[in-house]
Amino acid sequence: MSTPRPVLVVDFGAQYAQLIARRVREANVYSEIVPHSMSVADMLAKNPAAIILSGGPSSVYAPGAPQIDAGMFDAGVPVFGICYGFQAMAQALGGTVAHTGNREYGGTPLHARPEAGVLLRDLPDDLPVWMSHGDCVTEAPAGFTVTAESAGAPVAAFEDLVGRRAGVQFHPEVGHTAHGQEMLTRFLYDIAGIEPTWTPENIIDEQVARIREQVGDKEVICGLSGGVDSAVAAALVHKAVGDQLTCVFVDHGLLRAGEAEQVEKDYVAATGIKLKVVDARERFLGALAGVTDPEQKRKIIGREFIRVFETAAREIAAHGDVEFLVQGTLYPDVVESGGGTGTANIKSHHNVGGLPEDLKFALVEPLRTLFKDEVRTLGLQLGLPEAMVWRHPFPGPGLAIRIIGAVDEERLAVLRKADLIARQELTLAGLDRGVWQFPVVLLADVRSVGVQGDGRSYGHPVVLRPVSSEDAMTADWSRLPYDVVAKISTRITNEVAEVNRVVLDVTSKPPGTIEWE
Ligand SMILES: Nc1ncnc2c1ncn2[C@@H]1O[C@H](COP(=O)(O)OP(=O)(O)OP(=O)(O)O)[C@@H](O)[C@H]1O
Ligand SMILES: O=c1[nH]c(=O)c2[nH+]cn([C@@H]3O[C@H](COP(=O)(O)O)[C@@H](O)[C@H]3O)c2[nH]1
Ligand SMILES: NC(=O)CC[C@H](N)C(=O)O
Ligand SMILES: [Mg+2]
Repeated sequence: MSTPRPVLVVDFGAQYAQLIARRVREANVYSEIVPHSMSVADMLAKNPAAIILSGGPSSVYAPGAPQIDAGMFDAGVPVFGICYGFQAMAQALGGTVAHTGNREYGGTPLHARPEAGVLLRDLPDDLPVWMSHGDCVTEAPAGFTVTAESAGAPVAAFEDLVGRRAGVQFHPEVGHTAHGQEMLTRFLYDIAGIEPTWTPENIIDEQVARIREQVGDKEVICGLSGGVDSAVAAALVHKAVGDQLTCVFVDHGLLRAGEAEQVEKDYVAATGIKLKVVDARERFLGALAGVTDPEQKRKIIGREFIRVFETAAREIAAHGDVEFLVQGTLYPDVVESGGGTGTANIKSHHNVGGLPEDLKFALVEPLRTLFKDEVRTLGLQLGLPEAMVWRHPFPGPGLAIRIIGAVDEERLAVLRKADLIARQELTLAGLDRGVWQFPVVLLADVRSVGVQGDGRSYGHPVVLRPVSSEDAMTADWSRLPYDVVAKISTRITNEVAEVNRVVLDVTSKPPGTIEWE
């Protein structure tokens, strides 16, 4: 079968470019991401069925901001602009974009004119959509109908059905936008006239073949954390190259209560994969001593992980060197580390942006373009136990990025106790699946006055950060029942002597991230 005509997603440095491509795939339409630096002639040479312009961190009116060559609109290819792409499209076609000072981040009510146009037809006229912008289109270009507005965006959506062009200020690609997938689908089917004929190849077979080709008959190690991503990555590699794989679990001293034991016991029992456990607690805590800057912590942790893997590889290798390191890297790790084209660095994930420059391993990362929920589906298909597949994500740098301030044994012990209580109460309330992730954060350099047992206390606050999400790209704070919050708060302040205050984080992502560092 010949390659189908692609829908090109032009990446302007978006946090969400892969998410757009994924949504297009979900609509059974073939999609490819291209950088905004690609010339329009090269894009058109790919014979695209449509072009989607992504969001991005720049302001279109700023000097040097990426622009759209107006030639894109002369070729008769349907175009859909999202956020920055919407603004750049408006500007290229003669509309106006301004910094109005009305910033909107997270859930925002959209006032649609559902009678106008195609994208919003018959949808509720008051839709909750996800926004992330500081600039907005103040005047649509000639020939476009404005189909929605929000408090901060007088032009929040527009369409020119004759020219087969449309755009939106909000993000239809994120799970938190109501009817977002429907809007994208309407662009693809109803405005661009694309037939939904593409079906995704079987990702498992494709990845297994690719891993075999990359690794050949060489030995491989895999960083295994007990989390779902590395479990799925290891299962894929095991399927591809069997006993050439040895997994390495690093106990870096930044784990939660009970975690090391669980990995040793459950993972091997479930999969039969060879596992080496390394106690690297002293090494990590020594390297982190006195460090408070989040990026510095992440870089140190990324480096130490690799040094530990190198030592482990030398001990494991039966013949020569181990060249390959498998990691359960997902797309959010890559994009947040600034790994897209012109993408802002939000935080350096230890397994991507935190890797040392002198890395000698070749990386095997079969999940690098996927999102957590897609990986969970793969895990179930590969036969991994439900408890492993549905486990809450836990970041590789562990509790180090949940202690705001320097990391040491005492602080880790305090946070471990508080975290265990929060997890126990969530499970007791039957909310493990209702909450996507539940970081507990220790504000180690902050103290507040309390009164406990008629005496004065001067302790540390702990932050509860339960969130709902689908893929970690966007999140909302979980509306936990107040009695569950109360129970956690009472237990933490009663049982953890160093903590005298518990606060609840009620910030969505954006503008907050899930972790505090
Ligand atoms: N303690 C650890 N020992 C060995 N490798 C680790 C450890 N922690 C993280 N890694 C490696 O870093 C990768 C990224 O970590 P991350 O936490 O994102 O994924 P995960 O732990 O596999 O899944 P989850 O997101 O569900 O926790 C892991 O897939 C794994 O390869
Ligand atoms: O393995 C990891 N290494 C890291 O350095 C890292 N930083 C954040 N996370 C996890 O990624 C998801 C998104 O996190 P944020 O909203 O905090 O950016 C959330 O699920 C975070 O827990 C990490 N995972
Ligand atoms: N998410 C985006 O694409 C943001 C676009 C632009 N930087 C703004 O703030 O409006
Ligand atoms: Mg993890």
